[in-house]
Amino acid sequence: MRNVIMYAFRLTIGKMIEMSFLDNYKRVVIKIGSSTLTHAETGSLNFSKMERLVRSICDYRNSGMDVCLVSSGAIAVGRDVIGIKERPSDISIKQACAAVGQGRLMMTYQKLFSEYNQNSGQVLMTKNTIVNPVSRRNVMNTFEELFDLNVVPIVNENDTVSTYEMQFGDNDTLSAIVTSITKADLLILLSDIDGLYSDDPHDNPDAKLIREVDTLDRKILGMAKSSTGSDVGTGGMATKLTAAKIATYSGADMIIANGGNMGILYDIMNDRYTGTLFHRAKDAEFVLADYIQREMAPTSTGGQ
Ligand SMILES: Nc1ncnc2c1ncn2[C@@H]1O[C@H](COP(=O)(O)OP(=O)(O)O)[C@@H](O)[C@H]1O
Ligand SMILES: N[C@@H](CCC(=O)OP(=O)(O)O)C(=O)O
Repeated sequence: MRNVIMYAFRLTIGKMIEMSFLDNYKRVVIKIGSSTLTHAETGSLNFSKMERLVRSICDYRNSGMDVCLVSSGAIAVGRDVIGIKERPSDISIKQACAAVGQGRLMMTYQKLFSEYNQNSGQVLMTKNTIVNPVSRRNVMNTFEELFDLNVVPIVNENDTVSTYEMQFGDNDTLSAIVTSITKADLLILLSDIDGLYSDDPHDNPDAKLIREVDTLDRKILGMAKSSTGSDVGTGGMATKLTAAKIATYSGADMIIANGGNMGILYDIMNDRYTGTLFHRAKDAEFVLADYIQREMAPTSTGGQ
């Protein structure tokens, strides 16, 4: 009898743990950075990490959530394929690398997703896609349709056509905008670091991990530096806090966690992760269109 009670207890607790994440979140955007997707020594794709990322996403899907992946890596992968050792500063070289790398990335993702019978589709965006209300509406419809059709959208900036004036430049901001327009309730940024520290831990060994952020006040914003931890990362922690503003004001929670170990997505699912949780803003009156008007100078030319 005791065993039966223990079993029922464990089952209930197990279900509660399993359910806690599902109860809170129905649609999640996961962003993975170039440094997490590639081997630091060579810049080549890290297939085993990609495999575990894809498997976790399929598990999230199987547990009833809509999932959207925002994947960086086009430039880093293109660089590796073409054989460019130094980080390029010339925009046309970056664009050429992205043209090669984006195809390689999608080929790999689609192969991996197909192993789990999961369809995936590519959505490439520029700042103009968001600034222009017509193309913004179009991309919103596309996302909704993809979710309805049980497809995992894989998003990146359309680096091959975005010129300096019309680029997001970093996928942290892009992923937060995707969170806002898809009305997702959680954004997970997988980085090369455990979360937001009181200072860049690569420069300051005394920096402490901040576990939870309720309000994005000056003190918090002042902690983030734009220094990056790798040869392929863009934006550092500064762009992640910009993302936190957009996501939390849009009504989503946001987590920064270390993608070094892909098991982190299961830990997040079970509420047992190490990282920084930014709580959604209460009573925020955030209108994405207003934010775009204010923060993103409209441009008249360019691809959508
Ligand atoms: N306050 C901070 N807390 C944590 N990391 C910080 C902070 N300020 C700057 N950083 C840097 O941000 C890096 C992560 O951003 P980035 O290199 O762009 O990686 P990703 O590819 O994950 O986007 C860290 O490795 C770290 O060097
Ligand atoms: N769109 C670019 C990535 C830009 C970016 O934000 O990179 P990262 O800091 O690695 O997330 C690419 O695919 O190479």
